[in-house]
This record gives sequence, C-alpha cells and structure tokens, in this order.
Amino acid sequence: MALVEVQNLVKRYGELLALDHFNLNIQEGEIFGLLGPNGSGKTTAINCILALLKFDKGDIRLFGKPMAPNAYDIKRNIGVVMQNVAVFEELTVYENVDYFCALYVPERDKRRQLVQEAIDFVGLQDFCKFYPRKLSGGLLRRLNIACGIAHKPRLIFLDEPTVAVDPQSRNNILEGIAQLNREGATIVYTSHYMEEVEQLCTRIAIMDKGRTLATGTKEELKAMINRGETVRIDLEGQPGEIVAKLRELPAVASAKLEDHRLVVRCKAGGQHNLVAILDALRQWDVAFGRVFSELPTLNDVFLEITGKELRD
Ligand SMILES: Nc1ncnc2c1ncn2[C@@H]1O[C@H](COP(=O)(O)OP(=O)(O)OP(=O)(O)O)[C@@H](O)[C@H]1O
Repeated sequence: MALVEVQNLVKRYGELLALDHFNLNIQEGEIFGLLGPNGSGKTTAINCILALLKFDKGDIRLFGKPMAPNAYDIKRNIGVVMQNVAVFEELTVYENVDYFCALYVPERDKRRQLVQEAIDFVGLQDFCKFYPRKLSGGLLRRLNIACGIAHKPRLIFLDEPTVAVDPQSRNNILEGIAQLNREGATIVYTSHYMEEVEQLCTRIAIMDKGRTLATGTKEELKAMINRGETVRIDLEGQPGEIVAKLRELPAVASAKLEDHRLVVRCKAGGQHNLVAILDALRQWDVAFGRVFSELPTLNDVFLEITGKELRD
C-alpha cells in the first residue's frame, strides 16, 4: 500500500520555484531517502506533505486519503522530527516527551509507558530530569526524536536528523531509525549525506532544484549510469601522454590528472578493469605508488545526472 503519494507538487516562494512538479510514492514498510543538496527543496516538500505549508499546485495523499491541515485521523498516525530542534526549554526531558505524546494519547497510564519507552529508545534514561539547555547537541537531537515518535506512529518523517551531531549520537540515531522500521514504521528520511542514505534507506529519490531526478534502490540508481569503479593512482614520475593513452583503453570512461594522481573512471559491467589499467601502465613504463579503487557511489549518480557534486 502507498502511504505517501505526491503528484506534480509546485511550490513558489515569490519568484523562487522551490518545488517544480515534484513527485513521490512511498510504500508501507520502506525506509525512503530523500537525497539532495542544501536548498534542493527537501524541507519544503516535507512541510507541504504534512500540510504545514500551502502550495500552488499538486495532489498529496497519505494512507490513501487526501491530506489537509485538519485531517487529524491521518496526523494521528504520523510522527515528525523537524530539522530544527523544537522542544520546550522550561520542561524537563521527561515532561517534553510527555507533552508531545499527550497530543495523541490522552490516557495517562498508557502514556507513561510510551514516554518511558521513547526515552529508553533514544538512550536518555539518565537525563529524564534534565532541562534541554543542559543537553549536548547530540542528546538534544535524540530528545527531539523521542518527542516525535513516542506515540508510535506508522509513518515517520525525519528531516536531516543527524546534521551537526557527534558520531556516537549519529550512530544511535541511525540504528534507532532502522529499529523503528523493523518494528513496522515506514520512514521518510531527508539528508544531503549520501553515505547515510546508502547505509539506511531501502529506496532513494535523488532531488535537485525542486524536482525528483531519479528514484530506486541504490543498486538501481547506480545501474542507471554507465559507471564502473573509480581508480585513483599516485604517480611517481612525469605523466607524459598517459592520460590520453588511458582514454583509449576499452575499460576507461574518462581519465584525468589531479596533481600527481590519476583519476580513472571505468565503464560499467567490465571485469578486471583495475588489472587492465595497471598492466597498461607497466607496459608504458609508468612508475606508480599507491592505488585506490572505489565502487560507484550515489555521488557519481548525482554527478552524472546534474553535472555537479553532491558533496558539500
Ligand atoms: N520561507 C521561505 N521563503 C523564501 N524562500 C525559501 C523559504 N524556505 C525555503 N526557501 C528557499 O527554497 C529553496 C528550497 O529550500 P528547502 O529548505 O526546502 O531546501 P532543503 O533541500 O531542505 O535544504 P536544507 O537542507 O538547506 O534545508 C531554497 O532555495 C531556499 O532558500
């Protein structure tokens, strides 16, 4: 069943076209990644989907029903973790989670258990009586997550939850999201970190300038581009004409020189590309040092489609 269906969504901020016929289809059980650089429209898309922001055109259905600002039956099944931490400074960790949970769960006994479970889940059990200002950035993010998920929603939106977070909290957050998914929640996860999205998400939409450029599993996305591994080779002597000669090899899609390092992108589907390249260098008497080989990444996909790097 499709939990999220977005068709031809258009959103303008004055002159700026933030969403340009944006489409999305997310099935129950997925961890769906919305991957795009800063400013590509991820937050705008989420806010429109949640009916927090008016849009100019398009159709949004959640759980098979039209979404609207007052669609409380839909909202009850949704959890939201926004990019900016939104908690009450004057409430403790426990009170904050309890406050947000109470928006959905009025029964006090039931809520006590849910709140404690959410606090345990994000690893804040030793901080229940702390006020937010006493928490580090990473712990504050975890509190933000606990507030968004305590009522056990079926569909959870997380907007860049790991930005500016220490590695320990980051791992805690990523593992927690996978755990929520194993327990049955469908996840929509926005990020500009391709490694995170590759590690976590079952399906990914690549976004740029308010559009979805490509959607699929990471394997499907990588299969869309004619790219094999990227081989980097540190040269010891003068490169001479070898870049041009490398480009002639059947396995090579492109070759360039960056300082004293050769960067060779191979074509897809070839076997023993690395061996073929190194054999050729030996044959041409080119002295080289360290060699690195890297399989295609989502950055390569992004680069191929948009002509620019996804990395910051
Ligand atoms: N309230 C606003 N008024 C005017 N322009 C806005 C507003 N909010 C966002 N924008 C612009 O719309 C575009 C999309 O922004 P959005 O925040 O949705 O992108 P994003 O992919 O979520 O990026 P980030 O990760 O930086 O939040 C950007 O060019 C941004 O500057």
